[in-house]
Amino acid sequence: MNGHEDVVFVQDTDTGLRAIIAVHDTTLGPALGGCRVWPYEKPADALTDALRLSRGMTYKNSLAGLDLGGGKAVIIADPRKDKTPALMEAFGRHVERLSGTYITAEDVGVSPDDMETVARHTDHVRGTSATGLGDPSPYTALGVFEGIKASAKHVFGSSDLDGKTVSVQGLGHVGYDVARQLHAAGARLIVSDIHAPAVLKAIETFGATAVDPGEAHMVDADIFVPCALGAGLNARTVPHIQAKIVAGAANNQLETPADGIALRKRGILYAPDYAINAGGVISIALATPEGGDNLVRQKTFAIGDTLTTIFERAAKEETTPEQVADTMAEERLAKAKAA
Ligand SMILES: NC(=O)C1=CN([C@@H]2O[C@H](COP(=O)(O)OP(=O)(O)OC[C@H]3O[C@@H](n4cnc5c(N)ncnc54)[C@H](O)[C@@H]3O)[C@@H](O)[C@H]2O)C=CC1
Ligand SMILES: O=C(O)CCC(=O)C(=O)O
Repeated sequence: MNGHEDVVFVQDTDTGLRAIIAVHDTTLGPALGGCRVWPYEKPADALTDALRLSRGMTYKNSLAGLDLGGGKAVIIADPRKDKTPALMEAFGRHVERLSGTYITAEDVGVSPDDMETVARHTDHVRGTSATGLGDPSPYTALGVFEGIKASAKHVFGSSDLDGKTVSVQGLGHVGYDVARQLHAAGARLIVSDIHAPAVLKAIETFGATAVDPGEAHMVDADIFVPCALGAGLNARTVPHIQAKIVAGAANNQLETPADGIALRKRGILYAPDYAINAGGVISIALATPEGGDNLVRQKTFAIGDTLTTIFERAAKEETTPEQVADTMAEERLAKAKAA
């Protein structure tokens, strides 16, 4: 199981809650990672997602220099139909049982209001106004925007996005805010989402062009920004990507390491997902009930510099950016383990 420390299967018959809480590694501190609500077809798909997402959080928190380990929770439910306060309260009770080994927050299908509900039953929750700056998504979006600019500088020689065509896949809490910043910077937007109202809003507000979500990667664009679910970069999609850069918020974008190698072979720069999307967890880790917005913004802006370091090292070592990011994260973990 990729070296996980603990994987808990949760069932609550009163509310119908079925969830998995995966604690990957607590070397650097308690395992922090959001909770995803998604209607997985099979329980095995939920387990795979929980294991991959929690491992990603260990690497994300390590690379971002945070004193936090990696964990993640998934609830098997449709966020638009099945998510009730009772369900989220039951989840909160199960988080509490882990006594702080796992700290939860928002992820796909979960809003700040849901986390307020979870917080009725456990203190091991972040991303609420009582624990800090509230919704982490705007900080994630800020970091992704900085990461896109750093990627553009590396590939095009300038971070100016005016006139660039950008395909944004997924217009949720993070994707919509990234689209807003891209529009403000003068980029031409191509957008897609399985939720039609979000697409209509982006067309009306940003003058965006819409495409089918399954075609977002293959449109004629300079930059592809995946902000939906994971594994979108795979053997079926990579050969069709037109963009020179892939830089987005989605966790676990590469289905397998081979897909990152395929991107490099095609001359496409990939911004490692857990490096570019760390703004949210930075906001969660560094904010206090009194605030901390300035420090969080400063650290989130630094995501651009981290990516530049990663890109330059990858070019020098003739490897992929994600290989460099993994090495950097693992070096810090090894040092902490040895101490
Ligand atoms: N919210 C945060 O602060 C962070 C989010 N992330 C990652 O960023 C991604 C987006 O997260 P959020 O915006 O918070 O989630 P969200 O639930 O607010 O939005 C996800 C959006 O993707 C859409 N979507 C789902 N499947 C799709 C598909 N096949 N094609 C196109 N659109 C699709 C949904 O309809 C929804 O609008 C996720 O992968 C999440 O794990 C990563 C770091 C932090
Ligand atoms: O920013 C968040 O939503 C919490 C951290 C997390 O789960 C993530 O970065 O994927």
